[in-house]
Amino acid sequence: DTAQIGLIGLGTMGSALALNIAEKGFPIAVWNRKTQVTRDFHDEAGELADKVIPTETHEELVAAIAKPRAIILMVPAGEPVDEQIAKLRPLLDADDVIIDAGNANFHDTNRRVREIDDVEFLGIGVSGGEAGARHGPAIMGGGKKELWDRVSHILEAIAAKFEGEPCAAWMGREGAGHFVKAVHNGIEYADMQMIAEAYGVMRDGMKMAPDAIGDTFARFNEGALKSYLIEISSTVTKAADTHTGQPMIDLILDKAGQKGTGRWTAIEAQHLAAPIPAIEAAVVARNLSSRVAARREGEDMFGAAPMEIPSEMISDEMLERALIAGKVLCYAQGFDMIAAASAQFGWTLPLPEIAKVWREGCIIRSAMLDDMAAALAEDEDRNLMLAPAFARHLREGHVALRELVAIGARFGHPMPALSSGLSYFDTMRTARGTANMIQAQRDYFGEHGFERTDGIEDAHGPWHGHGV
Ligand SMILES: O=C(O)[C@H](O)[C@@H](O)[C@H](O)[C@H](O)COP(=O)(O)O
Repeated sequence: DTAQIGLIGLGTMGSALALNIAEKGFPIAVWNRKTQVTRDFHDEAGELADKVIPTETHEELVAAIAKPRAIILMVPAGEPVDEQIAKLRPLLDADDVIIDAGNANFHDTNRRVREIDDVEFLGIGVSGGEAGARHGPAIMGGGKKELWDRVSHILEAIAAKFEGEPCAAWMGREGAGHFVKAVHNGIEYADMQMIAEAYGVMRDGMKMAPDAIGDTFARFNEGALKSYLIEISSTVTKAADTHTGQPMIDLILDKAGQKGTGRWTAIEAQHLAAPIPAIEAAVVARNLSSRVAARREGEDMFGAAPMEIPSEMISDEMLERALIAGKVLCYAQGFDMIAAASAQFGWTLPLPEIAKVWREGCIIRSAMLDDMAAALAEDEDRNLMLAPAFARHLREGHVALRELVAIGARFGHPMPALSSGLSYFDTMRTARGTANMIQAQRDYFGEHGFERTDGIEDAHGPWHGHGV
């Protein structure tokens, strides 16, 4: 059998993706740095083994694939990708395509697309973790459209399906696919952080046991919050540790890891001047969580912050409404950032299509994303929070969010993502804000000038010449 596609990197995601591709009927040639891993992978492929061609050199890999070739890289972002590209380039023809499917920084993908001139290159964002890669991820393509069209029959076949429609689409040129994936992860961070903040209120404020908290998330998963993240939050909260039998969640150190995509999104948002406070707050919360010793010192010094909340002041319903409002606000920020990047990078990022691709397979998949796709299809230039369906969620939920954030402040429950979501909402519904004070201060100490509201052509205040 000649392979229709190749794959390098049989780690968690790579091996799952390769089995998915083989299962969909596409013979695939595979290579891994450690040859034993390739052999074991083939041995363990079971009934799919006849669709898997194990290779032990790059030459063997390339020779096993039908022309024009396509080779997927599923290796850690950064140097390992450049290393594999350098190994493959001398072996490939000009119309062969290398597809980086890892979590690359889109700036690297932009660079690679521009630099690599002797073979073709695509950068695709793949979301859904191991289970998604194995049974149907969401795929966000970036690079030349004609290259995407050449391999889309395979990528659409392996992708998750929403009502039969593949969750795989071309996003735009160059690093557009990896950019959209990074923003997906930024939203994922914020969504997870808001759920963690609600978990904190139930654990420390409402003194609920993990099982009861898990039941509450399970109930939330029957409503507007229905999503993969709420579903797994219920599962992990109810899980018992196999070693001790205790609730697993209570044995996990509260120090969040991160591999970079959230940070990149926060940094890029600043470059784009795109306001994504809930996503940035989620990245900062992970950084803060890693200050384990300092937090313990702070608790010793000041006493533990989170206090019990009088039961009459808080309810599941308030938490649910607040989470719905928070979710709408953090997705509105994410899509607004994508629109800003589309304009500034000269990409035509298809916002409605992006929401559709995120409806299934990816980590942020949820019922609400189908409504978001419809709202963005109606008007993708409008901030999502102004779309009728989401404005309704906000009208119904902003009071609960406000009360929850106020209770959090009063009883010492940190809510960086939910509270910055609330501030974003209040700022975005304030026609006359307070930046005029900033402009006055800047003009006073730096003669930076300002625009007047009355159209008089004088950009400076009466303090001109004052200041420093
Ligand atoms: O969409 C996905 O499938 C996940 O987001 C995936 O890309 C991965 O699990 C990231 O590593 C998570 O990011 P952190 O490791 O930074 O939490």
